[in-house]
Amino acid sequence: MSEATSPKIPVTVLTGYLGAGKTTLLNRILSENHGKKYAVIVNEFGEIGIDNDLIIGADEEVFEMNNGCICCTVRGDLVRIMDGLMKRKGKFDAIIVETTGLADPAPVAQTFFVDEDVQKNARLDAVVTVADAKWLSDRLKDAPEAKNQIAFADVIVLNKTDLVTRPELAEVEARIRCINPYAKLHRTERCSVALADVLDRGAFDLDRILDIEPDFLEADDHDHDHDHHHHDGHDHHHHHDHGHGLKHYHDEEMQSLSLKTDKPLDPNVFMPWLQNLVQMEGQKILRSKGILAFHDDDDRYVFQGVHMMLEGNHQRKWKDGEPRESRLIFIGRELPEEAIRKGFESCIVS
Ligand SMILES: Nc1nc2c(ncn2[C@@H]2O[C@H](COP(=O)(O)OP(=O)(O)OP(=O)(O)O)[C@@H](O)[C@H]2O)c(=O)[nH]1
Repeated sequence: MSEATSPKIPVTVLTGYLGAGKTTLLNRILSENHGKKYAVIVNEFGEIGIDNDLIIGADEEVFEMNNGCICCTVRGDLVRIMDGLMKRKGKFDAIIVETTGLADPAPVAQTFFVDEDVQKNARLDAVVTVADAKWLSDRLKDAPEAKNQIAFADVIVLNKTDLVTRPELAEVEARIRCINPYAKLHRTERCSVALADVLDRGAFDLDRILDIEPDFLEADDHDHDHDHHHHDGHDHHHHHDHGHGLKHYHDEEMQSLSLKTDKPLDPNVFMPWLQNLVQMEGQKILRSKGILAFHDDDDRYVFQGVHMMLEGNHQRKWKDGEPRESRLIFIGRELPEEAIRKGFESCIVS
């Protein structure tokens, strides 16, 4: 068969709920001395691409898709990017697709089976799901995407073990096992897994997926538990910005709020404001992150928040010619948008 002469490129789909550690895992993979060349496709919820900037690794080519959720409207984009990559076959050893925390992995995985061109050249190697040991149990109650990400996983990276007690960890693991007894599971801190445990697994099991979603191989993406009839490509920006219109497994109430300024921020005002904001609203703000330009500071500052927990550090110097702008995103339900906007503005040095 021709496959022997021209092997299909393995594709790893990296999924997991908001803030679970997908980018952490991706960076770990990319910065390891693997001698391979990966193409990375990232998809974010929110109109400002931030993840793209947080991925380290000099050699990788990163393709961004910020126009919506990968599992819905952006699937066309995924097919297009894949087609482009296939034309340059031989330049990549593997492809990694990082989905948004709000993506249902089923339609993403499906792309590799129902799109003819993609299918000819690429094979889905495994769905790797990063699970947040601290928050997953809560999300399994209120976020159907989180459950589906676990159900579809071939490999589960049960991350943030440092934030829970042993009994809590056993409990969340038991919950995962109720949903998916098959996946290989690794308990990790900071997604510390061996590369071989997540890449080139040959683990995707179509039969198992057909048990979960019998319509998985139906080419028409308006079936298989989807409910896409309210939005087409032309108006999804609107839906997307306000978190509406993402159907089926999507959380209709999930919103994203993006803020941007090219004026410097005062760190002495910004930091206490942000800390206070996530402290007060951390139940609603599931995820926050940003790249910041502080007044009188030659380094970019990056912060990451998951609920009320915040981390931040100076990442690197601003490059010559790089616009010194601050970009932030908040993702959550019932976001106090006006208060956040006003608070943010008060941090700007005028
Ligand atoms: N305490 C702790 N924090 C972690 C661990 N792994 C990742 N984090 C932190 O969790 C935050 C989110 O990690 P990311 O890797 O950005 O998560 P993500 O899944 O890519 O997030 P989204 O793309 O926004 O959905 C960051 O602040 C990480 O530093 C861990 O094992 N323990």
